[in-house]
Amino acid sequence: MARNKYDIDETLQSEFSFEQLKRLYSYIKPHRKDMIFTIILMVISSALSMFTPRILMTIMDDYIPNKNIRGIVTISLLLLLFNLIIVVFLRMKIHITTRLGQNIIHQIRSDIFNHLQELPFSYYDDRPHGKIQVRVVNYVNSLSDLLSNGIVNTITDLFSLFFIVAFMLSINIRLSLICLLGLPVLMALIFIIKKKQRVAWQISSNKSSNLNAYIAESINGIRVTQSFVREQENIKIFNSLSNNYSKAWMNAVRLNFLLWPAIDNISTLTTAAVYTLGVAWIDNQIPGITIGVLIAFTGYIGRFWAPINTLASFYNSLLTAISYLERIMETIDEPVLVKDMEGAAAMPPIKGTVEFKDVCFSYEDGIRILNKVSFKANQGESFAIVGPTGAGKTTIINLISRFYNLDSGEILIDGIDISKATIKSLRKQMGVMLQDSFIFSGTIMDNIRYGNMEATDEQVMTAAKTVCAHDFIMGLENGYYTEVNERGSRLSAGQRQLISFARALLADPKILILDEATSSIDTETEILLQEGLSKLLVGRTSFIIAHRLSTIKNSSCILYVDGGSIQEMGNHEELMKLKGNYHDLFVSQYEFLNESTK
Ligand SMILES: Nc1ncnc2c1ncn2[C@@H]1O[C@H](COP(=O)(O)OP(=O)(O)OP(=O)(O)O)[C@@H](O)[C@H]1O
Repeated sequence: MARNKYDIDETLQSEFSFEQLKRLYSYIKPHRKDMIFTIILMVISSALSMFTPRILMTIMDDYIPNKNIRGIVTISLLLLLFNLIIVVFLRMKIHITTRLGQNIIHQIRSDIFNHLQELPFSYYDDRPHGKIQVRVVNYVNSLSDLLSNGIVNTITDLFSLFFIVAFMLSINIRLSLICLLGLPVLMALIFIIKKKQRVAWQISSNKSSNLNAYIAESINGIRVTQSFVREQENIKIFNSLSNNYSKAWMNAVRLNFLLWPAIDNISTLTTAAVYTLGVAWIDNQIPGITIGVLIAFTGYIGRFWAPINTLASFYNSLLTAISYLERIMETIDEPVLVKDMEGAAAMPPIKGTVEFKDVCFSYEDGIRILNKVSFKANQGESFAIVGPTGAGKTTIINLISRFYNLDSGEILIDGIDISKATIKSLRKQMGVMLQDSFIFSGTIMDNIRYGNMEATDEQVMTAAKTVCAHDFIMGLENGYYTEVNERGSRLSAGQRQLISFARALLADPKILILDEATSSIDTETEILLQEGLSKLLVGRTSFIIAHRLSTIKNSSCILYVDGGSIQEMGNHEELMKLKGNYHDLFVSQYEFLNESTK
């Protein structure tokens, strides 16, 4: 998929098919007993309510002319009982369907979230995170009404319709046929607007997704926005996206509004026809048509169009829900491109030899980022990766953890091709510190323990001490139990780096990967940290990306990467002797430092 942005509508990977409704049914299936029970309650209620016009007919045509007071009282009590049962059943239905709808929603939401945990980096690279979020929260919520009330009401209404037609036919066939004449007209109308409506709801869901993506991006970038006084620009973009959404929504709803007046008009016309013809037939003394029949019949006509109205509105909400369901299912079906191959075995305990053999890689088709990268790091060696911005350094280390699939070539750890090992067993044995020192909301202790959930408090503290984070942590109001916000906004950039550094160490990994681990740390702390680290690195293979070359001078091997391939490889002395790019870079940094300290 091409990169998506807040102002680009997402195209659906696969169109809606009824298979997706079947999949929706698979979520409903575990609750079908509750659903059937509720439907039975509703069908009984609907059947009971159907007796009212019929009973009124008997009162009008029989009990009143015959002054049968006893009969009227008995029947009124019966009607009261029916109403009581209907109210109790309705309450039970509301209770069951609300619980049931929420259970199903929870299950769908968990499935998306669980799947998102598995999806590779490339999935997140390709789309704004706000668009992912809107699927998990808003779109799933939009299914709530359909799942809780929609299905039960629809089935109940279908039964009601069946009862009503049966009662109408039992009273008078001629009048029933007049009433049913309106149905084909309605069907034709639904058929005409169906397609337009579906497209309109798809467009509306796209626009809401764009708006969400922009809101999420603006909140994440609020500091930059305010620093560059871009608030007005942002408000303009927001207004335009919000207007687009409003328009799309109005368009979709406008189509919905076509249906209800149409139903109203058809029902009014058929009712008028029943009255006119009914009165004429009474006048003409057509057998079987009495005042009572006409009164009962008009009672049924009112009831006949009510379920049709709800069925039509269910149909509308189904079309809306389908446009959301498509997106939800698309996310659940998103292929996990980086996954265990068939028959993959767990990675045995890693010793630490890492070998790249002619590794080629691209993030996007046709744009090669790494070109035939080959090197071998032996157990316990520290490899530094240096080079200009955008050279491919981070990409190289991301591949060691198998965050992406290779285009070609192999990466071997202890001689085992990592694409043949299970991903979990591989990543569990690595300590990775990414460029983005992400801090989760929770305590400092929780954040470090993220690297190894089984670690004791003492182990967490030892890791923090090794990276010189202990002192600043103890200086916080609650030490290791100080609560930090998501992204660690109350910590300095250097402090965040130290915490994620400790997190990477905690797993006691045989392979340690550090991407710009110390770029925001002051020189004094860095020197201390280097000392701790050099002891810690003994026996571990490490890959360190650093722009400050002073920090990697002592590495066993330095890879100078540029343009996606290794240009120079050797230790500091060898590369200096070579007088190539590394030499020039080192000399320029050295001169720069000298200049700035003069
Ligand atoms: N997720 C991505 N999707 C597409 N292209 C990417 C992605 N990440 C990086 N790139 C591109 O790949 C190239 C190498 O990026 P990489 O992050 O590996 O560089 P780097 O050497 O680590 O740079 P820096 O020193 O700035 O961190 C760059 O041209 C970059 O634009």
